[in-house]
Amino acid sequence: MLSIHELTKRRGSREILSGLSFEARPGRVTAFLGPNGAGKTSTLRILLGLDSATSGTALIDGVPFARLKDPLTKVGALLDGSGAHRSRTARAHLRWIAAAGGIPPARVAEVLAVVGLTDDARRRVRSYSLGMSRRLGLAAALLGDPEILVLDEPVNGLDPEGIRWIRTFLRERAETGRTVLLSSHFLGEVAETVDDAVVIHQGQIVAQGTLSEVVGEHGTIEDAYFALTGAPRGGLR
Ligand SMILES: Nc1ncnc2c1ncn2[C@@H]1O[C@H](COP(=O)(O)OP(=O)(O)OP(=O)(O)O)[C@@H](O)[C@H]1O
Repeated sequence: MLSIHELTKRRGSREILSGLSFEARPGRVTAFLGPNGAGKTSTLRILLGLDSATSGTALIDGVPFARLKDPLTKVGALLDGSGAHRSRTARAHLRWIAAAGGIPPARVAEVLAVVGLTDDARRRVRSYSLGMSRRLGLAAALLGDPEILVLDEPVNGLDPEGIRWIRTFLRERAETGRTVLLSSHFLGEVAETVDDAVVIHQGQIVAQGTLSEVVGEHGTIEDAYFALTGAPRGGLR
């Protein structure tokens, strides 16, 4: 369970997150939706212990990320890119993370297979496409077979086959009782994948609930999103 409570973040004189509260629950895919600059990445970075809150809390099963006893098996995260050094191979990158996290090296081949990178595992990351880098980042997030996945824009850079694959994959994770929180501004993908939605605009939550509660009388998640955020339609697909 992910629990964000009254989370506020100031940068200089600007408040970029203003009293956010929401949860992402086990067995469900929760979408964190909002236009560019709304505060999605900032929230996820605080949740993952990469930045501090000005006030409020962001907890993983009741504790901050830094206090997790076994972080790789509790939460897997994908932020921008793959996180790999460009001169390393995918396999070497994953082996290094596995070794650091006390995960058996055999798990590396398993996660490479899950994300469809087995045949490219010995290539250097510098030769990877954007979509392959995202798959590698996801492989790293899966190394500990975590209970919780936190993914920032996971469909970014994926081709249609990759998008379909991740959609199915995330549903399967949720159906086995795991928690999935993903940020997105690709609304078409969200509608078919998620159970719950949280919409953020200018650092404030403007709607949250089950997907059907958030869609409400708007008809579609896309109509709801534009009505709630006032985002220009040309800026999204
Ligand atoms: N390191 C930083 N220093 C100053 N301001 C920042 C920093 N990181 C983010 N911001 C600002 O905080 C606000 C929220 O940014 P954030 O990246 O969290 O948004 P986002 O919803 O993830 O957007 P995107 O979809 O573009 O990634 C923006 O106004 C951004 O300019």
